[in-house]
Amino acid sequence: TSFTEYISDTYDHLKPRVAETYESISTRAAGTYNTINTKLFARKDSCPPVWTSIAAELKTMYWDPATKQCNDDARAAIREAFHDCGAWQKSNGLVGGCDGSLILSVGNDELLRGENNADLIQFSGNIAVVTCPGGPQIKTYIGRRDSSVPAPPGLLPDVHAPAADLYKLFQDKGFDAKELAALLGAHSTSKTFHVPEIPVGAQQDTTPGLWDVKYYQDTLTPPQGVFVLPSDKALAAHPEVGKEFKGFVGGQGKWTGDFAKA
Ligand code: HEM
Repeated sequence: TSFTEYISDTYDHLKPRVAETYESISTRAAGTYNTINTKLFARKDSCPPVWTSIAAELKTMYWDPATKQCNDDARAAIREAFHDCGAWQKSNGLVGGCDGSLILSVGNDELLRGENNADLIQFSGNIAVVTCPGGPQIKTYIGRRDSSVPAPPGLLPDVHAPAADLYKLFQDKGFDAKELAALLGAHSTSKTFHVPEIPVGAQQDTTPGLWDVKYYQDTLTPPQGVFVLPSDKALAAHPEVGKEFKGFVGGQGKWTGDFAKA
């Protein structure tokens, strides 16, 4: 993955308000460092730690104290973060991506669920992941500019598409087979409400409130009460993606690391 792809969602409009962004970019972006550096400035000490308070509030929202697991709002936030970014492909260049356009896309194939800021959508997804027991910490880059137009349709994955088409769709977004297999593991926390052949509210692994690798084994051999998405079934059997998919069975540490990287 090139540097441009790596931060494709922020590159065009780096308005970093957070010193962390500066540090990460300066260490990772050897080639492009000089050009970008001129646009950056460190966060002032006088800035209030807004993201820390937002994180605390979100963690409360995503946590179910009764079960000590993450809840439906957490699942929704994880999916939203994917959908806001997911309507992007390499050929779109430095336009679109994680730009908050999710909230503009009524009637489009992104979802409308109520948040209102590109950074907040990504931050919420990452907080939801770490709130689910077992979930890794994922660094959130800050400084996206909200889009004023919806993302183009047709760039999010169709649950009934053949595996080869889904793999191509993700390759066009810059992901390889291992990264796609790692990302699919988010279905460890998922429930299904809108897939006609699956009962409403059905789960995709035995532990939808935990961020664990049960999903991989449960997709390959579904136990009673687990309903596999047709796309997951197809990708698990795809020669390249399936090989990586099987590689995550029983590998909690490997998966969480690879998910966070992807
Ligand atoms: C081939 C790619 C993918 C397809 C076809 C797909 C499809 C779906 C479908 C059909 C649902 C159920 C929605 C419903 O009926 O309400 C779902 C749920 C979900 N997906 Fe995916 N997905 C894909 C990749 C991803 C990725 C990459 C992520 C995140 C990194 C993700 C996160 C989630 C989450 C968290 C849910 C649960 C949402 C909830 O319970 O409210 N999915 N996905």
